[in-house]
Amino acid sequence: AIQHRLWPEIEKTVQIQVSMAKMGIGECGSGWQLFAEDGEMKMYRREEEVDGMVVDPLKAVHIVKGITGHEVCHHFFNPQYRYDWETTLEHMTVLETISEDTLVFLQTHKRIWPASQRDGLFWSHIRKLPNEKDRDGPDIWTVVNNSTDHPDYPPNNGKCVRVFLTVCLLCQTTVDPPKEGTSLTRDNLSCKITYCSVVNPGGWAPASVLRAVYKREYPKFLKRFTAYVKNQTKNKPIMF
Ligand SMILES: O=S(=O)(CCO)c1ccc(-c2ccc(C3CCCC3)c([C@H]3C[C@H]3c3ccccn3)c2)cc1
Repeated sequence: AIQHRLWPEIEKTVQIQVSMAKMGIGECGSGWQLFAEDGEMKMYRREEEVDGMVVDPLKAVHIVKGITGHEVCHHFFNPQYRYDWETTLEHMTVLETISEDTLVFLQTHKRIWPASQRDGLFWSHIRKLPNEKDRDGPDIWTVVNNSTDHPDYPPNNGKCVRVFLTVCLLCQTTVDPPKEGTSLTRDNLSCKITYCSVVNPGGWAPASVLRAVYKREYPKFLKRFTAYVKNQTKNKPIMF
C-alpha cells in the first residue's frame, strides 16, 4: 500500500508513547505526584511549564472490570461515540480518513473562563499490539492522539487558540478463567487502562486556572468514559 505522509511520524510516536505508558510511575522519572484517587483509579501529574505556560504531563492508571482493551479503545477512537462521553467538547469533525485505523480530527472545546476558547487538530491511530508477557493472553490495544497541521485549518486564525497535545490510551485485558465447564462471562474480565496526556494550552492561561481545570476535568473524564464503555458493552458479546 502507498505510504501516507504521516506514516513515519505515527509509527515513531506510537512506539515512544506505548513504551512510556508501559513504564511504571517509579521508572517514569521522578516528580510524579498523585493528585487524584478514586477506587482503582490513580491520577499522577508532573508540574511542568513551557514559556511560562502550564503543560503538566498527566498519567492515570485505572482497572475496570467487565470490559476488554479492544472495547475501551474502540469507544475512544471512533468519532460516533465521542459526544456521548467527552463533556468538554463543543464541536468535532473528522478532517481526513487516512485509513480505517487512522483519522485526523478537528475539535473545539467549551470555553473555560477566563481562558479563551481552545481547539485541537490531531491525528488519531488505533492499534493492536502483541502481548509480550503472555503470548496466549489477550492482545494489548492502544489509541495515540497527536497534534498535527492541516492546510485548511492553520492555528489561531479564528476565535480559538490551538492546543498542542499528545495522548496515549494503553489497555491490557486480563481474563480470569471461569470454573471448569462454565462459559466465559464479563465477570471474568478486567482491563488495566493507562492514560497519558500532555496538553500545551497553546496560548497563555493563568497557571492556577489551568491546574484547577485539569484537577477537575481529568478524573471526571476518565470515570465518565470508562462508565460509558461498561454501559455500552454490558449486554453485548465480548470484543477481544
Ligand atoms: O484524550 S483526548 O484526545 C480525547 C478526545 O477529545 C483529549 C483530552 C483532553 C483535551 C483537552 C483540550 C483542551 C484542554 C484545555 C486547555 C486549556 C483550556 C482547555 C483540556 C483541559 C481542560 C482539560 C480536560 C481534561 C480532560 C478532558 C477534557 N478537558 C483538555 C483534548 C483531547
